[in-house]
Amino acid sequence: MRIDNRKVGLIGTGMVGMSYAYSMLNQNACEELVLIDLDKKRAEGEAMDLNHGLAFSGSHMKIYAGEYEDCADADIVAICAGVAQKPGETRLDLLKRNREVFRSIIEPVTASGFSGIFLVATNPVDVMTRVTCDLSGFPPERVIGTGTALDTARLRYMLGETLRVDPRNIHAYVIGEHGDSEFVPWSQAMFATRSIEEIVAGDESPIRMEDLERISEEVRESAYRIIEAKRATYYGIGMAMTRITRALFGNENSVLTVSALLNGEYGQRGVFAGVPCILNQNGVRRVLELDLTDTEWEKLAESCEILRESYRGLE
Ligand SMILES: NC(=O)C1=CN([C@@H]2O[C@H](COP(=O)(O)OP(=O)(O)OC[C@H]3O[C@@H](n4cnc5c(N)ncnc54)[C@H](O)[C@@H]3O)[C@@H](O)[C@H]2O)C=CC1
Ligand SMILES: CC(=O)C(=O)O
Repeated sequence: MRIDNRKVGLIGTGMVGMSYAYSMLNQNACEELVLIDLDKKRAEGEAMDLNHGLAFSGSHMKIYAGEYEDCADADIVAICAGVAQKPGETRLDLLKRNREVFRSIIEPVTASGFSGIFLVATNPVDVMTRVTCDLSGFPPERVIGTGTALDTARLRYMLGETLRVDPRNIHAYVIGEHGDSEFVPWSQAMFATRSIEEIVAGDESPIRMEDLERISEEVRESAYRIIEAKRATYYGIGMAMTRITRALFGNENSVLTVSALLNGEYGQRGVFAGVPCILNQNGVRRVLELDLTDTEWEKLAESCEILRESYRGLE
């Protein structure tokens, strides 16, 4: 991965794709960004719109609408193309339609000679990440889904609000499917160096374990509530994608809950799911194994089984 001319190929210039692009521009997170969409006119319009904001940013980013061949020398190809949920639909309802979309994308991207890292946001993201790995033939450490990165950010925000502390000092994760079977392993949640379970058990605590369960429910329901209110969610995921991109470009070795291939970790094999991973310029350096309780271990196994079944449904 180069650090002198960091290049991203962005496929899908809809709400999610352009929120990512806008956030990348504002954080000056790469030098070159090529926008690709089935709707070429839209990609061209988006490139013009972003370029017209460049003079107000500290960035010299090169932004243009392009073709799949432009991915040849990209370091990251981010995929946000496909259909999104309508009110009442689950993420898994989108699977077959988005697999067809991915067939039309992954083949020309790999044919371009692209040899970087895939970053997938399209839903259902865990299964679409597995589909990307299959179709591209890339090593799994270079195929990353956004997984539960956004859910984890939602959790930290809500916990921060409830405990009235800075979310950046909260170390807690949402793991499993980015979807209805995701969950929070509370045994692993910390505020600074203190266990959140211990904090809520204390006599002085303003909140109890039931409040934590309500928060994890609210995190799980967030996408449904936002889609009901404004038809789609996009700013949060755009920022989550930028955070992941920065961890890769910066060779940060940061821990983020992305969708990665489990290869024996948590007793699971051959499934992509949201788990804390160390990310650096080579992609997923390592999946971190949390010290889960028996119940949390079972919940993760159930969530992985749902993802396996959905994938089998494609065959
Ligand atoms: N992973 C996550 O946490 C989140 C994922 N999403 C997902 O992101 C995806 C995109 O959502 P939105 O941007 O809201 O949808 P959108 O409808 O605004 O944009 C989709 C874009 O994909 C393009 N497209 C469709 N088929 C294509 C193809 N074959 N080749 C190239 N481009 C193609 C469309 O022209 C459109 O510009 C959805 O699957 C959605 O569920 C949304 C929010 C959060
Ligand atoms: C739509 C979606 O996946 C989310 O906002 O979590």
